[in-house]
Amino acid sequence: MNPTLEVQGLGFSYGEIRLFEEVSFALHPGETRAILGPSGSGKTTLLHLLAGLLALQEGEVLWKGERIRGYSEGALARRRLSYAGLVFQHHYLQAELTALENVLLPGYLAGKVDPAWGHELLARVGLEGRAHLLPQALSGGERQRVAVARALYNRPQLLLADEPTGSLDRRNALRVLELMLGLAAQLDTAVILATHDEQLVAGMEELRLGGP
Ligand SMILES: Nc1ncnc2c1ncn2[C@@H]1O[C@H](COP(=O)(O)OP(=O)(O)OP(=O)(O)O)[C@@H](O)[C@H]1O
Repeated sequence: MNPTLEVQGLGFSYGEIRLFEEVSFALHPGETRAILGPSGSGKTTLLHLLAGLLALQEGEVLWKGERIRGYSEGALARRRLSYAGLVFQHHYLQAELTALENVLLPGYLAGKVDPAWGHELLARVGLEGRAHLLPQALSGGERQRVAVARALYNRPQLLLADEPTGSLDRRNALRVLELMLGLAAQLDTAVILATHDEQLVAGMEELRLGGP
């Protein structure tokens, strides 16, 4: 069976600045990988390449065995809806929508709106009583948990998380991480987590950018 994600000899530069080269790895369903490196080492850039949000320079990215190079932007965006979920340092919830409506948004885009599944996801991240609240009424950790539920709504094969706990205190960071990894494991979703926080991801298989 094809891996969920395969990365072959990826290299990237901004002008004269060489960020990384020869990055290769494969990820199978349910596997996790931490991308570690100091600020500016290219973690966000790598995640954007893997998500098809940035044009490839050197190397190839394969989603379930298919090269994404050559896909039109529109075709890639449609495939991304069911292939990848994204979580960022900032939650990017829609301020005028409730927690539940935010979770259902990817369903509207994919034509699969299922409020029962939205409620179920919110319950699994410990927010069953908060579905009707607007983001402004939620704590930072709760907002991030809604963002995790939203990212997993379409049962993506891959979850890409860029410093998802970067704006949370330690206790909340650990809680969000634990819920995110637990939920992804239940759905057999592979996870890539970019962070500069080595302690947070201790024990996870890792890929290092930017030096030793
Ligand atoms: N559009 C761009 N044009 C030119 N340089 C860029 C662009 N985007 C990012 N860079 C530079 O590329 C380098 C890597 O950026 P990137 O955001 O990928 O790193 P990072 O490891 O995610 O950093 P951080 O942990 O601070 O978010 C940085 O030096 C950044 O200034």
